[in-house]
Amino acid sequence: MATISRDAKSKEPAAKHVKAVIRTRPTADFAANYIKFDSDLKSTHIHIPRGSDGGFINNQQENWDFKFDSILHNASQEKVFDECALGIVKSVMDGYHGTIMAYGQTGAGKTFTMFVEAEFRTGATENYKHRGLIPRAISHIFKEISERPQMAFTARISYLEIYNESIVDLLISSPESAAAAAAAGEFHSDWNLNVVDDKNGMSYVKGLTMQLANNEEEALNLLFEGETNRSIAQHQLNKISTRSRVESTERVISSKLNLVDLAGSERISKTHTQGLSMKEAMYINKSLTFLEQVIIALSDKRRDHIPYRQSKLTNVLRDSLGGNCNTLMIANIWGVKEHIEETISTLRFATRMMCVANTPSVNIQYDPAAMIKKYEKEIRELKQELAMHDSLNNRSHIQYESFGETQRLELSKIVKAYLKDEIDELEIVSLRQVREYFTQFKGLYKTLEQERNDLGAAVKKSNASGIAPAGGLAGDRNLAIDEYSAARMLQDYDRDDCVGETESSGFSVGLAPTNGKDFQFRSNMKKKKFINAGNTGNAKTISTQILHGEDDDDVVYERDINSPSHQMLPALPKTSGNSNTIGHGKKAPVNRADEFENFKRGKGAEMNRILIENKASLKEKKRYAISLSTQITAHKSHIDELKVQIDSRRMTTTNASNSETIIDEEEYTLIDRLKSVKIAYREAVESLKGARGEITYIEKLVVNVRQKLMSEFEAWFEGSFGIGGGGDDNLGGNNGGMEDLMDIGEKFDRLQLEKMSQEDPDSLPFYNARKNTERRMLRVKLIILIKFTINNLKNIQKQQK
Ligand SMILES: Nc1ncnc2c1ncn2[C@@H]1O[C@H](COP(=O)(O)OP(=O)(O)OP(=O)(O)O)[C@@H](O)[C@H]1O
Repeated sequence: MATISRDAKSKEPAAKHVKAVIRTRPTADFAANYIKFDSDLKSTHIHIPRGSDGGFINNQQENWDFKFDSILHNASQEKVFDECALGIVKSVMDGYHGTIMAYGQTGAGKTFTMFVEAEFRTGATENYKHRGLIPRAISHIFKEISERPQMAFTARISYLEIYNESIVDLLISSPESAAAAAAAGEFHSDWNLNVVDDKNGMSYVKGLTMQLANNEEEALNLLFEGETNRSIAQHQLNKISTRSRVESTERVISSKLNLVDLAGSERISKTHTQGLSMKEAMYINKSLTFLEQVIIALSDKRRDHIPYRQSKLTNVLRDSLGGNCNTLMIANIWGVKEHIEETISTLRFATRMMCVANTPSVNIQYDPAAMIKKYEKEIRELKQELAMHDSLNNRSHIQYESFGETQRLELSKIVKAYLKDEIDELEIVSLRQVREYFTQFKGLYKTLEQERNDLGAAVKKSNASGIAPAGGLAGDRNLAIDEYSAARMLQDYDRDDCVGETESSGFSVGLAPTNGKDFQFRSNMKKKKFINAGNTGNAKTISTQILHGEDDDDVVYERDINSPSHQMLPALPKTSGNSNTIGHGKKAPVNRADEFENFKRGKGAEMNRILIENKASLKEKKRYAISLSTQITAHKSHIDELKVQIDSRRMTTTNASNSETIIDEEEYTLIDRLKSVKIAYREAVESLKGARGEITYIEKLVVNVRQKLMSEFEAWFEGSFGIGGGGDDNLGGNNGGMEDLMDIGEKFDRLQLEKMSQEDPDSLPFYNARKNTERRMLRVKLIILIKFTINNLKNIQKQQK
């Protein structure tokens, strides 16, 4: 990962090539005879003997060799994230833009890699541990934020899809209208957004919603909300999502992370198998062709025009391709024999991608208002530190603020008393006070000088006239002494060594030497003191939000598992009995609950297993959260107790006359203990936050899997027994199974929707989403965009040193 100092400061940003990583979809039919990976896990060799029954390939060529940054063969989601995304996500936190895009043919695993299979397809990927790069990146980002307390972060999320060359904002309230309009090719400024340039020449989508995400949970909510909106919209669109922005003081580092799930890359001839309309297929095909054209243009050094503006997709991705960005392409391949042609084509495209050079650099902006805020905060913190430092060094009474009139008068009295020898020493406590002394001496000196001049003039005059001056020259001996002392004092102060040595701790105000001639530091305070300026040690407010009573949910989930008929099934009327025979010789079930149990043991077994697994991990997480919550409560009451003890100790040791707090050993021990309990408290709160994020995530998965299980059951049930399970042959005798039913098309959809709206109107969106997925439109899919503005002045300064 490049460092800030190197790229931001010392020289021009270094050019980097787009990285390409190959990921294979695990399959039992892997064409190992044709596809070989070298042991370096970077090179692949494809050999298709001419004349083999795989004559589907250009029969002039038998061998293909490719080299990539890495090949992830049958790799886990965790490994893919660690090897591909982690570096880029971290560099985003340091101010670099990052893009990760998944490319490959339909079914090769792009969505699996990027997302979490939120489209309710196969249950297996809905498991938490199978979550893809996007939720992992979000999680990592917020973890990094929590580990960088010296920086201020603002994370904003946006989520969009590109469909038929329309950009649809998935975080607006009515994405379905947007998608409908997009599908109809209509233009509407609210949802057909445009890509424009900002003042730095960077592209952005004008009008795109940027929602604030304060934590992982909120970011995931937006992600799921966008996914849900997309499902409701019933269209497979290009998506751009999550954008987080982090802002703070004098330097604002702004970076974004694009996570892109591209369309299936197969050629248009294949699209008919996907149930895709020709218009959609053409748009998608065009979109990817333009992407390819851009990549070709970028890899050709002689080309000076890059056709980014030909399509929304390339325009949105402009910065990521040949711009200021760390870009990685994950080329997903499905290494079975029948897809070898698509595999070669994907590998070719990924190789071309690697020829694209980018110039990533830290994105720094300056914000004067934020700078002032930062300085104010720093000053506040330094003052607190100083106060603490003073109190630990028996240096109370120190004032760092400007002196007011009353204080100046006081000081002037002290100076006069000193000059008149009424006091022997001046107590020096701060630089500001020393300056004030100087001002006083200077003032007195000037007054005396003026008086002396006046007197001299008067004496001269009186000598000339023989009249004594009013008051007489010798009449005010004190003033004369004052004048002398002041002059001597000023001389002494002009000497370098008079102010005092620097303290060993590095505190720069300095103490007067105890053997100083005129100024002696009076160390008459033996006890440790705190300035009464609030809690200088632990100034930060600690959040006390605690998770309680989460166990209730567990009870519900338990019931779900044990009694699905109560929790998971809509309250349909039961059918009349075992012996009812319907149109095609199928038996009506006794009731849906029994059939549901059968379904869970048979066709829905895998889904049910995942549901149970997810619930178990949800339960475990909740238990963990509750134990954290208990710890937090215990820490909190411990903190309160210690505070009470400290307060009462303080009451007994406070000197009422000067309102200083004197700390004795016992109070010190209490404060020390308080500090460690607060640390433990904060740690528990942080862990709880993390656990809550995971809980939310898993809860969503549980809901999704549960809905999926139920819907599959419904479909199976209707396919097997007819609507309502009572042999109602509404489908004209063609209700022979789920696959067949799907082919009936609109008639079936209409009947099913009617039925669902009667039984459970809330489930309509889910059914719509499911239908949408089952039709398997070819997609130009997901782009996730995470944008950061990071306040890390301290870091930058450190690194630049
Ligand atoms: N690495 C993997 N491990 C386990 N299952 C996988 C993996 N990759 C893909 N799959 C499974 O293969 C199927 C197709 O994957 P996926 O939907 O992600 O493909 P895709 O490339 O996004 O296709 P499309 O372009 O249609 O969206 C899914 O059922 C998915 O769960």
